[in-house]
Amino acid sequence: MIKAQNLTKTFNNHRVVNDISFEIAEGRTMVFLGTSGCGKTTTLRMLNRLINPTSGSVYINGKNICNQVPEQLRRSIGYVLQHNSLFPHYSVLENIAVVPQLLKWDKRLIRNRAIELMEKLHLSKKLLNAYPRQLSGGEAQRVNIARALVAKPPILLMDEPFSALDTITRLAIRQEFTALDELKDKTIVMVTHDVQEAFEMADIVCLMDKGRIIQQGKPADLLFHPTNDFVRDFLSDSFLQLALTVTHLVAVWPYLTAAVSTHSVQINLSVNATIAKALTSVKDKNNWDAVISITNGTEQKTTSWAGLLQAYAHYKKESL
Ligand SMILES: Nc1ncnc2c1ncn2[C@@H]1O[C@H](COP(=O)(O)OP(=O)(O)OP(=O)(O)O)[C@@H](O)[C@H]1O
Repeated sequence: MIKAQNLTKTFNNHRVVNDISFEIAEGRTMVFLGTSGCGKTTTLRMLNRLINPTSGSVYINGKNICNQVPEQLRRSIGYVLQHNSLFPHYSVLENIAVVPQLLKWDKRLIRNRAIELMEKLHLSKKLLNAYPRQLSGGEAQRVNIARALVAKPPILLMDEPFSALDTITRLAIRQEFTALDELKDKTIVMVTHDVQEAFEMADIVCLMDKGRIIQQGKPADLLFHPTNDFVRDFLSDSFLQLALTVTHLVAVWPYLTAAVSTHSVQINLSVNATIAKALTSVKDKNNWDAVISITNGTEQKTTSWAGLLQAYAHYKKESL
Protein backbone atom coordinates (compact mmCIF):
# COMPACT_ATOMS: atom_id res chain seq x y z
CA MET A 1 0.00 0.00 0.00
CA ILE A 2 1.20 3.52 -0.83
CA LYS A 3 0.31 6.36 1.50
CA ALA A 4 1.24 9.97 0.83
CA GLN A 5 0.74 12.40 3.68
CA ASN A 6 0.67 16.17 3.29
CA LEU A 7 3.13 16.18 0.40
CA THR A 8 4.42 19.58 -0.63
CA LYS A 9 7.09 20.45 -3.19
CA THR A 10 8.40 23.94 -3.68
CA PHE A 11 10.57 24.97 -6.64
CA ASN A 12 11.94 28.52 -6.57
CA ASN A 13 9.43 29.61 -3.91
CA HIS A 14 6.59 28.23 -6.01
CA ARG A 15 4.51 25.47 -4.41
CA VAL A 16 3.99 23.14 -7.36
CA VAL A 17 2.55 20.43 -5.12
CA ASN A 18 0.59 21.83 -2.23
CA ASP A 19 -0.18 19.68 0.80
CA ILE A 20 -1.72 16.65 -0.88
CA SER A 21 -2.58 13.31 0.72
CA PHE A 22 -3.77 10.07 -0.83
CA GLU A 23 -3.69 6.32 -0.36
CA ILE A 24 -3.46 3.60 -2.95
CA ALA A 25 -4.48 0.11 -1.89
CA GLU A 26 -2.34 -2.83 -2.99
CA GLY A 27 -3.20 -4.07 -6.47
CA ARG A 28 -5.14 -0.94 -7.38
CA THR A 29 -4.58 1.64 -10.11
CA MET A 30 -4.62 5.33 -9.30
CA VAL A 31 -4.52 7.81 -12.17
CA PHE A 32 -3.49 11.45 -11.76
CA LEU A 33 -5.31 13.70 -14.15
CA GLY A 34 -5.28 17.46 -14.45
CA THR A 35 -4.31 20.63 -16.23
CA SER A 36 -0.82 21.04 -17.64
CA GLY A 37 1.70 22.01 -14.97
CA CYS A 38 -0.59 21.16 -12.05
CA GLY A 39 2.06 18.96 -10.41
CA LYS A 40 1.20 15.43 -11.57
CA THR A 41 4.69 14.39 -12.63
CA THR A 42 6.26 15.98 -9.57
CA THR A 43 3.85 13.98 -7.39
CA LEU A 44 4.69 10.74 -9.23
CA ARG A 45 8.42 11.36 -8.88
CA MET A 46 8.11 11.86 -5.16
CA LEU A 47 6.91 8.25 -4.92
CA ASN A 48 10.25 6.82 -6.08
CA ARG A 49 12.44 9.61 -4.71
CA LEU A 50 13.45 11.03 -8.06
CA ILE A 51 12.23 14.18 -6.30
CA ASN A 52 12.31 14.60 -2.53
CA PRO A 53 9.35 16.45 -1.00
CA THR A 54 9.88 19.82 0.66
CA SER A 55 7.60 18.52 3.40
CA GLY A 56 5.32 15.55 3.97
CA SER A 57 5.96 11.83 3.75
CA VAL A 58 5.44 8.79 1.57
CA TYR A 59 5.01 5.35 3.10
CA ILE A 60 5.17 2.15 1.11
CA ASN A 61 3.86 -0.85 3.05
CA GLY A 62 4.17 1.19 6.23
CA LYS A 63 7.82 2.19 5.68
CA ASN A 64 8.80 5.81 5.20
CA ILE A 65 10.63 5.87 1.86
CA CYS A 66 12.83 8.73 2.96
CA ASN A 67 14.65 6.19 5.19
CA GLN A 68 15.40 3.96 2.20
CA VAL A 69 18.33 4.15 -0.20
CA PRO A 70 16.80 5.61 -3.40
CA GLU A 71 18.51 3.12 -5.74
CA GLN A 72 17.26 0.18 -3.71
CA LEU A 73 13.77 1.63 -3.46
CA ARG A 74 13.64 2.02 -7.24
CA ARG A 75 14.49 -1.63 -7.84
CA SER A 76 11.07 -2.56 -6.49
CA ILE A 77 9.28 0.17 -8.45
CA GLY A 78 8.97 -0.07 -12.24
CA TYR A 79 8.94 3.29 -14.02
CA VAL A 80 7.63 3.93 -17.52
CA LEU A 81 8.31 7.34 -18.98
CA GLN A 82 6.72 9.09 -21.91
CA HIS A 83 9.15 8.42 -24.75
CA ASN A 84 12.81 8.50 -25.75
CA SER A 85 13.76 7.18 -22.37
CA LEU A 86 15.66 4.11 -23.59
CA PHE A 87 19.45 4.26 -23.39
CA PRO A 88 20.40 5.03 -27.01
CA HIS A 89 23.69 3.10 -26.95
CA TYR A 90 22.19 -0.02 -25.40
CA SER A 91 20.47 -2.69 -27.47
CA VAL A 92 16.88 -3.67 -26.68
CA LEU A 93 18.14 -6.61 -24.60
CA GLU A 94 20.65 -4.41 -22.75
CA ASN A 95 17.95 -1.84 -22.03
CA ILE A 96 15.61 -4.47 -20.62
CA ALA A 97 18.51 -6.01 -18.68
CA VAL A 98 19.44 -2.91 -16.65
CA VAL A 99 17.64 -3.78 -13.41
CA PRO A 100 18.14 -7.58 -13.61
CA GLN A 101 21.89 -6.94 -13.96
CA LEU A 102 21.87 -4.75 -10.86
CA LEU A 103 20.04 -7.60 -9.13
CA LYS A 104 22.79 -9.95 -10.42
CA TRP A 105 20.49 -12.24 -12.38
CA ASP A 106 22.06 -14.97 -14.47
CA LYS A 107 22.52 -13.95 -18.17
CA ARG A 108 20.37 -16.76 -19.51
CA LEU A 109 17.56 -15.90 -17.10
CA ILE A 110 17.66 -12.24 -18.21
CA ARG A 111 17.48 -13.22 -21.87
CA ASN A 112 14.64 -15.68 -21.33
CA ARG A 113 12.67 -13.17 -19.28
CA ALA A 114 13.26 -10.46 -21.93
CA ILE A 115 12.01 -12.79 -24.66
CA GLU A 116 8.99 -13.77 -22.56
CA LEU A 117 8.01 -10.11 -22.11
CA MET A 118 8.67 -9.24 -25.73
CA GLU A 119 6.31 -12.03 -26.80
CA LYS A 120 3.63 -10.78 -24.42
CA LEU A 121 4.04 -7.27 -25.82
CA HIS A 122 3.94 -8.49 -29.42
CA LEU A 123 7.54 -7.55 -30.14
CA SER A 124 9.55 -9.69 -32.53
CA LYS A 125 12.45 -11.58 -30.94
CA LYS A 126 14.53 -10.29 -33.85
CA LEU A 127 14.56 -6.88 -32.18
CA LEU A 128 16.60 -8.13 -29.18
CA ASN A 129 19.81 -6.78 -30.67
CA ALA A 130 18.31 -3.68 -32.29
CA TYR A 131 19.09 -0.19 -30.99
CA PRO A 132 16.44 2.37 -29.95
CA ARG A 133 17.01 4.48 -33.11
CA GLN A 134 15.98 1.45 -35.18
CA LEU A 135 12.61 1.12 -33.40
CA SER A 136 9.27 2.72 -34.20
CA GLY A 137 7.65 4.80 -31.45
CA GLY A 138 5.29 1.94 -30.63
CA GLU A 139 8.10 -0.62 -30.45
CA ALA A 140 10.21 1.67 -28.27
CA GLN A 141 7.31 2.15 -25.87
CA ARG A 142 6.73 -1.62 -25.68
CA VAL A 143 10.43 -2.03 -24.80
CA ASN A 144 10.00 0.67 -22.15
CA ILE A 145 7.13 -1.28 -20.64
CA ALA A 146 9.13 -4.55 -20.79
CA ARG A 147 12.03 -2.80 -19.05
CA ALA A 148 9.77 -1.62 -16.26
CA LEU A 149 8.16 -5.03 -15.77
CA VAL A 150 11.20 -7.28 -16.14
CA ALA A 151 12.09 -7.68 -12.45
CA LYS A 152 8.42 -8.12 -11.47
CA PRO A 153 8.21 -5.02 -9.28
CA PRO A 154 5.05 -4.88 -7.12
CA ILE A 155 4.63 -1.17 -7.97
CA LEU A 156 4.57 0.45 -11.39
CA LEU A 157 4.74 4.21 -11.98
CA MET A 158 3.78 5.42 -15.45
CA ASP A 159 4.18 8.98 -16.67
CA GLU A 160 2.09 9.61 -19.79
CA PRO A 161 3.14 6.19 -21.08
CA PHE A 162 1.07 6.25 -24.27
CA SER A 163 0.87 9.94 -25.09
CA ALA A 164 3.63 10.25 -27.69
CA LEU A 165 2.00 7.65 -29.94
CA ASP A 166 -0.48 8.03 -32.77
CA THR A 167 -4.09 7.22 -31.87
CA ILE A 168 -4.14 3.70 -33.35
CA THR A 169 -0.83 2.59 -31.84
CA ARG A 170 -1.76 4.22 -28.57
CA LEU A 171 -5.00 2.27 -28.33
CA ALA A 172 -3.33 -1.00 -29.38
CA ILE A 173 -0.56 -0.70 -26.79
CA ARG A 174 -2.99 0.34 -24.09
CA GLN A 175 -5.18 -2.68 -24.81
CA GLU A 176 -2.17 -5.03 -24.84
CA PHE A 177 -0.93 -3.45 -21.64
CA THR A 178 -4.20 -3.75 -19.73
CA ALA A 179 -4.57 -7.38 -20.85
CA LEU A 180 -1.13 -8.38 -19.48
CA ASP A 181 -1.29 -11.12 -16.84
CA GLU A 182 1.86 -9.49 -15.41
CA LEU A 183 -0.26 -6.64 -14.05
CA LYS A 184 -2.30 -8.86 -11.77
CA ASP A 185 -1.84 -7.66 -8.18
CA LYS A 186 0.42 -4.74 -9.18
CA THR A 187 -0.15 -1.34 -7.68
CA ILE A 188 -0.08 1.16 -10.53
CA VAL A 189 0.18 4.93 -10.39
CA MET A 190 -0.23 6.67 -13.71
CA VAL A 191 -0.19 10.24 -14.96
CA THR A 192 -2.14 11.15 -18.06
CA HIS A 193 -3.76 14.06 -19.88
CA ASP A 194 -6.24 11.74 -21.51
CA VAL A 195 -9.54 11.67 -19.62
CA GLN A 196 -10.81 8.62 -21.50
CA GLU A 197 -7.60 6.72 -20.75
CA ALA A 198 -7.85 7.69 -17.09
CA PHE A 199 -11.42 6.50 -16.82
CA GLU A 200 -10.68 3.20 -18.56
CA MET A 201 -7.67 2.36 -16.44
CA ALA A 202 -8.27 3.84 -13.01
CA ASP A 203 -9.78 2.33 -9.91
CA ILE A 204 -9.31 5.76 -8.38
CA VAL A 205 -8.89 9.03 -10.29
CA CYS A 206 -7.12 11.92 -8.62
CA LEU A 207 -7.94 15.21 -10.33
CA MET A 208 -5.40 17.97 -9.65
CA ASP A 209 -5.27 21.70 -10.28
CA LYS A 210 -2.52 24.15 -9.26
CA GLY A 211 -0.73 21.68 -7.02
CA ARG A 212 -3.82 20.56 -5.13
CA ILE A 213 -6.08 17.53 -5.36
CA ILE A 214 -9.54 18.81 -6.24
CA GLN A 215 -11.28 15.44 -6.07
CA GLN A 216 -10.20 11.83 -5.71
CA GLY A 217 -12.53 8.89 -6.07
CA LYS A 218 -13.93 6.23 -8.35
CA PRO A 219 -14.37 7.44 -11.94
CA ALA A 220 -18.17 7.26 -11.60
CA ASP A 221 -18.05 9.42 -8.45
CA LEU A 222 -16.16 12.19 -10.23
CA LEU A 223 -18.50 12.03 -13.18
CA PHE A 224 -21.84 11.83 -11.41
CA HIS A 225 -20.95 13.49 -8.09
CA PRO A 226 -18.39 16.20 -8.91
CA THR A 227 -17.39 18.18 -5.84
CA ASN A 228 -17.31 21.50 -7.70
CA ASP A 229 -17.52 23.24 -11.07
CA PHE A 230 -13.86 22.60 -11.84
CA VAL A 231 -14.44 18.83 -11.83
CA ARG A 232 -17.73 19.17 -13.74
CA ASP A 233 -16.14 21.39 -16.40
CA PHE A 234 -13.03 19.23 -16.69
CA LEU A 235 -15.13 16.19 -17.59
CA SER A 236 -17.97 17.89 -19.48
CA ASP A 237 -16.53 17.61 -23.00
CA SER A 238 -16.47 13.82 -22.91
CA PHE A 239 -19.36 13.29 -20.51
CA LEU A 240 -21.38 10.76 -22.53
CA GLN A 241 -18.36 8.69 -23.58
CA LEU A 242 -17.14 8.65 -19.97
CA ALA A 243 -20.60 7.70 -18.71
CA LEU A 244 -20.63 4.72 -21.10
CA THR A 245 -17.13 3.81 -19.90
CA VAL A 246 -18.15 3.67 -16.24
CA THR A 247 -21.54 1.98 -16.75
CA HIS A 248 -21.51 -1.81 -16.76
CA LEU A 249 -23.99 -3.85 -18.75
CA VAL A 250 -25.46 -5.20 -15.52
CA ALA A 251 -26.92 -1.73 -14.84
CA VAL A 252 -28.87 -1.68 -18.10
CA TRP A 253 -29.80 -5.38 -18.03
CA PRO A 254 -33.40 -4.80 -16.87
CA TYR A 255 -33.98 -2.35 -19.71
CA LEU A 256 -32.62 -4.43 -22.58
CA THR A 257 -35.01 -5.25 -25.36
CA ALA A 258 -34.34 -8.13 -27.75
CA ALA A 259 -33.05 -7.31 -31.20
CA VAL A 260 -33.19 -9.36 -34.37
CA SER A 261 -30.23 -8.89 -36.68
CA THR A 262 -29.99 -9.54 -40.37
CA HIS A 263 -26.26 -10.09 -39.93
CA SER A 264 -24.60 -13.15 -38.52
CA VAL A 265 -21.88 -11.41 -36.51
CA GLN A 266 -22.35 -12.03 -32.83
CA ILE A 267 -20.47 -10.34 -30.01
CA ASN A 268 -20.48 -12.19 -26.71
CA LEU A 269 -20.03 -10.26 -23.50
CA SER A 270 -20.75 -10.75 -19.84
CA VAL A 271 -22.71 -8.21 -17.80
CA ASN A 272 -19.43 -7.21 -16.16
CA ALA A 273 -18.30 -5.51 -19.40
CA THR A 274 -18.99 -1.81 -19.85
CA ILE A 275 -21.28 -0.29 -22.47
CA ALA A 276 -18.24 1.41 -24.00
CA LYS A 277 -16.58 -2.01 -24.37
CA ALA A 278 -19.67 -3.39 -26.12
CA LEU A 279 -19.78 -0.45 -28.52
CA THR A 280 -16.04 -0.70 -29.20
CA SER A 281 -16.40 -4.42 -29.96
CA VAL A 282 -19.09 -3.62 -32.51
CA LYS A 283 -16.90 -0.91 -34.00
CA ASP A 284 -13.82 -3.17 -34.08
CA LYS A 285 -15.78 -5.82 -35.95
CA ASN A 286 -16.97 -3.01 -38.20
CA ASN A 287 -20.49 -4.31 -38.05
CA TRP A 288 -23.05 -2.02 -36.56
CA ASP A 289 -25.78 -4.60 -37.20
CA ALA A 290 -24.06 -7.18 -34.99
CA VAL A 291 -26.03 -9.06 -32.37
CA ILE A 292 -24.67 -8.33 -28.92
CA SER A 293 -25.21 -11.35 -26.74
CA ILE A 294 -24.98 -10.61 -23.02
CA THR A 295 -24.67 -13.28 -20.35
CA ASN A 296 -25.85 -12.71 -16.80
CA GLY A 297 -25.21 -15.93 -14.83
CA THR A 298 -27.36 -18.54 -16.56
CA GLU A 299 -29.50 -15.98 -18.38
CA GLN A 300 -28.75 -14.51 -21.76
CA LYS A 301 -30.16 -11.58 -23.72
CA THR A 302 -29.38 -10.35 -27.20
CA THR A 303 -29.50 -6.78 -28.31
CA SER A 304 -28.00 -4.33 -30.81
CA TRP A 305 -25.85 -1.25 -30.29
CA ALA A 306 -28.94 0.93 -30.69
CA GLY A 307 -30.76 -1.27 -28.17
CA LEU A 308 -27.90 -0.75 -25.73
CA LEU A 309 -28.08 3.03 -26.03
CA GLN A 310 -31.83 2.92 -25.60
CA ALA A 311 -31.45 0.78 -22.48
CA TYR A 312 -28.85 3.26 -21.16
CA ALA A 313 -31.23 6.19 -21.73
CA HIS A 314 -33.99 4.27 -19.96
CA TYR A 315 -31.70 3.41 -17.05
CA LYS A 316 -30.55 7.04 -16.65
CA LYS A 317 -34.14 8.27 -16.74
CA GLU A 318 -35.13 5.77 -14.04
CA SER A 319 -32.14 6.55 -11.85
CA LEU A 320 -32.64 10.31 -11.91
N1 LIG B 1 13.07 20.68 -11.43
C1 LIG B 1 12.21 21.71 -11.50
N2 LIG B 1 12.64 22.96 -11.24
C2 LIG B 1 11.78 24.01 -11.29
N3 LIG B 1 10.47 23.89 -11.60
C3 LIG B 1 10.00 22.67 -11.89
C4 LIG B 1 10.84 21.52 -11.85
N4 LIG B 1 10.09 20.43 -12.16
C5 LIG B 1 8.84 20.89 -12.39
N5 LIG B 1 8.79 22.23 -12.21
C6 LIG B 1 7.58 23.07 -12.37
O1 LIG B 1 6.58 22.55 -11.53
C7 LIG B 1 5.31 22.68 -12.14
C8 LIG B 1 4.62 21.33 -12.15
O2 LIG B 1 5.31 20.49 -13.06
P1 LIG B 1 4.86 18.99 -13.34
O3 LIG B 1 5.76 18.45 -14.40
O4 LIG B 1 4.79 18.27 -12.07
O5 LIG B 1 3.39 19.21 -13.91
P2 LIG B 1 2.45 18.23 -14.72
O6 LIG B 1 1.11 18.35 -14.11
O7 LIG B 1 3.03 16.87 -14.79
O8 LIG B 1 2.46 18.92 -16.14
P3 LIG B 1 2.30 18.30 -17.61
O9 LIG B 1 0.97 17.62 -17.62
O10 LIG B 1 2.32 19.52 -18.49
O11 LIG B 1 3.44 17.36 -17.85
C9 LIG B 1 5.52 23.29 -13.50
O12 LIG B 1 5.28 24.66 -13.41
C10 LIG B 1 6.99 23.02 -13.76
O13 LIG B 1 7.55 24.02 -14.58
